[in-house]
Amino acid sequence: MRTSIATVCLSGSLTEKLRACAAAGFDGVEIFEPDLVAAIQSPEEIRALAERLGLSLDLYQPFRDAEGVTEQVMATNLRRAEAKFRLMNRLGIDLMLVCSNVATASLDSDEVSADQLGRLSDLAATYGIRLAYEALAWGRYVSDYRRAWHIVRRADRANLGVCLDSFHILSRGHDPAAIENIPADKIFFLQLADAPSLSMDVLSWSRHHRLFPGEGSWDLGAFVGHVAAAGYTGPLSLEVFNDTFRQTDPIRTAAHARRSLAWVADQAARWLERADGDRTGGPTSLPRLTDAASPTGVDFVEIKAENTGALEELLGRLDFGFRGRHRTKPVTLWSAGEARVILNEQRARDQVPHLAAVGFVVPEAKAALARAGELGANPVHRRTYAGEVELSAVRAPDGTEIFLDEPSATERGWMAEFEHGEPGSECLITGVDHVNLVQPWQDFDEAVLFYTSVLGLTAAPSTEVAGPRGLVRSQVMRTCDGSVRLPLNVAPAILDHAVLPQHIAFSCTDVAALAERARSQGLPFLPVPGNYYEDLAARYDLSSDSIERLRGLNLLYDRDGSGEFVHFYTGTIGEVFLEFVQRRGGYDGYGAGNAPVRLAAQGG
Ligand SMILES: O=C(O)c1ccc(O)c(O)c1
Ligand SMILES: [Mg+2]
Repeated sequence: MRTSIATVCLSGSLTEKLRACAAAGFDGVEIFEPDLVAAIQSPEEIRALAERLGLSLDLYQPFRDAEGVTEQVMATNLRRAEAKFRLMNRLGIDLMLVCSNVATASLDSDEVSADQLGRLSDLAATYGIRLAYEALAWGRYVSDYRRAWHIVRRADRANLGVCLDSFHILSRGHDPAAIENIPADKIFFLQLADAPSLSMDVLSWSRHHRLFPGEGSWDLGAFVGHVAAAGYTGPLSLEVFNDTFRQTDPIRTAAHARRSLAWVADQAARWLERADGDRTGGPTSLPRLTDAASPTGVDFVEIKAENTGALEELLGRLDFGFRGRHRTKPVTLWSAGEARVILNEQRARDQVPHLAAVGFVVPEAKAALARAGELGANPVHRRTYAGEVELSAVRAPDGTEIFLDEPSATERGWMAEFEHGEPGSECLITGVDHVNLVQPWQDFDEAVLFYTSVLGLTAAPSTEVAGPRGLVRSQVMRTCDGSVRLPLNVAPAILDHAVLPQHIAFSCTDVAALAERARSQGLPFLPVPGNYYEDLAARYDLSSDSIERLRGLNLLYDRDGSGEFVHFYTGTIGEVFLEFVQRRGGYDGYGAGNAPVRLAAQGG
């Protein structure tokens, strides 16, 4: 599989973009014309740089408003195109993308468009150039790839084919299955983009909100599967117009983009291997990733700080027991039920308490790590001493260390390294319900792809909750069975993300009893305003006794068609706080309706 990316996806100058693409391991690039026009290097210098970097220049784009025009406009179009063909010869690019006409089309006729594209192709042929005709979703007359193919077939030139772009096809809700009716040698290029489902005009959606495959709502695996089933073997290229990626480090964005192609190729291969309807299934030439089962639970969470004293006190008031101090490191282990919290003061000078790592239980750690490596995840190096269990981890986009541990059925190997702890006892806490990771705005999409591709988590529909300083976007990444739940929260761009603390939520069998016990121990709860309880009484048919009991213990309450949710929060220590939750019946949410109260109380 050849991989490619349009330079429009990245931030920086054209030479910075080319270097980033090469560093990320792309085979080639699409040159986006405005990037070339703004470059201070000559076309020959750009060509030479690409060659030195080992990048092929796969496509020059876009040529706009070519067809469906009057003869007068056509004459100027041919002249305009000829200048581009000469430029492309200097760049050494032999494929040009021709977009369906948006601005100057005045003739809604396949016959006219085919004739004009045919003449453009004949001129291109004299320069050794091929044309890939792409239906833009907002094309004046041609906005459907099936019509673009119809016109290409009618023009019947060897150097004229179609360019398929997943955005234009899926944004219009067009069925990609008909791609399989296009002969492979007529699919000249393939551009991939995912997108969130939004209701807005398609042009703005395309120009600002495209995402890399795996980050939006579309099934790009099936899309690529249809194209591969048609017999296409050309490059898989990314074309993602996105305001965030245009502003952030191109080296990092290119690496993240490359991960999305590794993931989507694997998804497409899986799709093709499954027999379905007329498709027989079977092996494909698309590269597969190592299969790795999703995590089955959270093994531990680790909080790092120069001084973990306040956290020890907090955990002690909340049913957690001290399970020992590490043999060789300034690290302690606390647990309650299946919830394990590691407090780490190692190399944490000047650091306030923050969530540093999450350990996941995976059925096969070796496979999970191999897969993470294939997806370009950065390994974490932690010093271990002789005789200690070596745990392996990769770094999530926001810097959180993700440990992948395969505990033996009886004892977690690493726990034996903690000494002089108290034995565990009966308690109200059962385990980790969810871990809420606050994302800097520029890391959010990359994080969705990371957890989707590396851990096999699924993105639930995203929601927005009102904070005192803007909307906070919340996207839960989870396993199907809910054994692992990671709500990702994105702070409004104006806030430093550190203003929004991270939190760990623990599940318990009786949250009211836990709160009562914690209160008698002097736990600092997050205060909940009286107005909240009045509103609760208005929203739900709860007895005044129930409301008073909730109020007395700073408990929050939510309910949906399938069950109830009762929870409370501790005050924040450094950049973390804790939540304790009780799910009743089939309640599967996170009390989103209560989040504004929580955010306001935290001031973030
Ligand atoms: O937004 C555009 O104009 C534009 C240009 C070229 C493309 O390939 C495309 O998909 C969109
Ligand atoms: Mg396109």
